[in-house]
Amino acid sequence: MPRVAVIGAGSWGTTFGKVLADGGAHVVMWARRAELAQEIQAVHRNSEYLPGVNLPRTMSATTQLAEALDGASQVYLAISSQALRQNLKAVRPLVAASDAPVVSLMKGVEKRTGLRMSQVIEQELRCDPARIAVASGPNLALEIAREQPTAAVISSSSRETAEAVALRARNAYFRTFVNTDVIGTEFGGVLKNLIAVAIGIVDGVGYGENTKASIITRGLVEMTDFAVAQGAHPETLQGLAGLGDLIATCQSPLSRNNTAGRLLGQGYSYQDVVKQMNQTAEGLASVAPVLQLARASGVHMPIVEQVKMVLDGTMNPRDIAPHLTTDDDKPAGERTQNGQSGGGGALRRSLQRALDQFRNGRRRPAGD
Ligand SMILES: NC(=O)C1=CN([C@@H]2O[C@H](COP(=O)(O)OP(=O)(O)OC[C@H]3O[C@@H](n4cnc5c(N)ncnc54)[C@H](O)[C@@H]3O)[C@@H](O)[C@H]2O)C=CC1
Ligand SMILES: O=C(CO)COP(=O)(O)O
Repeated sequence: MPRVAVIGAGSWGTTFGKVLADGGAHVVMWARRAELAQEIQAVHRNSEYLPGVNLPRTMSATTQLAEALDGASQVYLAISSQALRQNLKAVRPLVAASDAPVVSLMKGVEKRTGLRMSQVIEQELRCDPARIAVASGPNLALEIAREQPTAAVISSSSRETAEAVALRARNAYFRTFVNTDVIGTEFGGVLKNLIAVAIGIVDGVGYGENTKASIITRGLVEMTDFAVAQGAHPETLQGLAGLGDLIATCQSPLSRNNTAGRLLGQGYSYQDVVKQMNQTAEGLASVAPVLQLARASGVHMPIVEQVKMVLDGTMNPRDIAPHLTTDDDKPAGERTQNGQSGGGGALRRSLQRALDQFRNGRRRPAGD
């Protein structure tokens, strides 16, 4: 049975461990806290993060990094983005002699540097980028832990690596597609968190579906413009890692970003929200570095700008929606993708991709 390591036993790490184990791997989880490792090891539960979920017997857990990584044919990383770099320093000597793919399951950017998680991995492990992959998509942990059918995308600059990871990370309820657009796939996951915070804010204020649909639609334009300016393919933002995840995160009360936004909309301060959240809401830390990158590349992100103002306490949450749905000066054109209002080409490419997925679906991981 192939052995894989999952570093981080929070809600997503544990759920992904279950996905891998249910797909036929022996999974060794690394948990920071001894009581968590002990519970997974002894009774196959992680009741703090996944209440009511039984974990497979082929999942074990340890607090020793060396034990978790020993003999791992693939390594999955699922801790909060701001803690990744410091943890990789300890991981590096333990994986230096191996060529196992390293897979980021995270959806944040590093606050200090603005780097994506695959870039932090490349820097700290000093490894070939072809060895690094990222997983993303509409993947609310608790739903997947309950084995509800879900799709995800695995991306790597090496298609071979993406396919090897996708073949390992799939099972009867979890289907993985592949692509080679790492930038688009990672930024899709980062940016939808910011739009989900905005949706939470307007939910908390008490606005309804028109407001939310307006923000989701305009949010996707912001996401696409931003990601394309950083080097992503616009199609990726229409796929599972973009639109797919945006829908799931914006409409689910399970989303921590959405929940954090709702508390802000109800009038809690940023500090109160941080105190109340006992799980990672990546969007709160990603807002500032994303806006810095946006400004540096001349991308206009009015929704994300307003989320930042609410977080900073310089805008009343009640004022967020009117600014989004009206124009102060001259009415703007409705760009639907990367500065264009057409979309015939994009539609043709989407149909082609759907056809390809249908043709390849049963043989090997298909393109997203
Ligand atoms: N929960 C979900 O539905 C999904 C989460 N993600 C992403 O997965 C990543 C992890 O999120 P979750 O597991 O949900 O968060 P979580 O809050 O449930 O767990 C975070 C984990 O990171 C660990 N951690 C925090 N600081 C640490 C440090 N300094 N050193 C070592 N470990 C530390 C915690 O002990 C915990 O095990 C995030 O980037 C999130 O965006 C991605 C897809 C779905
Ligand atoms: O990424 C997620 C779903 O795909 C989880 O979203 P939250 O981090 O907001 O809970």
